[in-house]
Amino acid sequence: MRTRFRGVTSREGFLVRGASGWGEFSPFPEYGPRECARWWAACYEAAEIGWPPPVRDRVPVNVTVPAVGPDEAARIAAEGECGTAKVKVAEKGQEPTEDIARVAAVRAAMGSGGRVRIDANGGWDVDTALRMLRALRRFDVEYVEQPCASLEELAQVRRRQDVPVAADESIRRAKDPMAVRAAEAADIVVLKVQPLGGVRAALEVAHACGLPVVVSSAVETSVGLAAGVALAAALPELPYACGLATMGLLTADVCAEPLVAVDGALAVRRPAVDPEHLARVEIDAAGWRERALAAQHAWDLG
Ligand SMILES: O=C(O)CCC(=O)C1=CC=C[C@@H](O)[C@@H]1C(=O)O
Ligand SMILES: [Mg+2]
Repeated sequence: MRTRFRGVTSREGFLVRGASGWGEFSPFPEYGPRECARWWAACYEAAEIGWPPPVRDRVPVNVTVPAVGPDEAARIAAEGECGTAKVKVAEKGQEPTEDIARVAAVRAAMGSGGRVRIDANGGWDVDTALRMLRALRRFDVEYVEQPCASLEELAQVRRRQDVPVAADESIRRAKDPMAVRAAEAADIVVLKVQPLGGVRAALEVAHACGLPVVVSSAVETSVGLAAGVALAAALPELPYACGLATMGLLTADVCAEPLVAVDGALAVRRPAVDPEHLARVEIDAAGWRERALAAQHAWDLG
């Protein structure tokens, strides 16, 4: 990866080719077989079944700004050439002043017409979230993604201030993704294809939650990103830019024509894996084959 993101500095995955095309199984290292079961189901759907038809041919996307210094954050936002930027905040080991400086720099880079959202990955308690949202008020935050870890904390933040709240981890790592609606914990739901078990499974969650949806990636190659684009393209409504411009976080891809944003959007397409690009990044697949088999076994057990 170009820079540390989500606690990793390199990204690995397992690519599977089937009757429908290529699928990507790339759960993060710490997930065990049970949690990886849905990640496997998403890969199997892509490789063997395929996806529902699109209702649009372009998907607006946001640029993703990792927890970097203000100058680098401004550069990433400007170079992203998107109308929306998502800024990582509440990074472990960093100070609130670093978040404020990063958001200020991104707001300046995006101009007053740009949209700036933040993602705390559940890193704040309610009082800290309220204090930070007050401190960031002047930067006109579009929404705050997962300010706190639990549903009731999200509901409290939502009741006690007016920046819209988006649920991410509360959806993708929850036993019951629909609990968000019952808890009135969010204004927006963030959906990722692999953690939710595929495009069809994610569409069901979107329908059941009955809230506006943002599709975001799990920092995949263009193979996995294509599934995220397929989900975003199949949703009836798409009121927000999607977090699918993460190819910019990676130093290489397995496709000759990677899924990268043009004029702030991704074209709805399924790039082919290019043998030469694949060969440049290929690693020994034995460990991943075992991990995929364990995940498939967990999926079959239900
Ligand atoms: O939403 C985006 O802009 C890009 C995707 C993204 O932010 C994430 C991808 C994978 C894991 C997380 O760290 C993070 C997220 O919380 O949404
Ligand atoms: Mg998030």
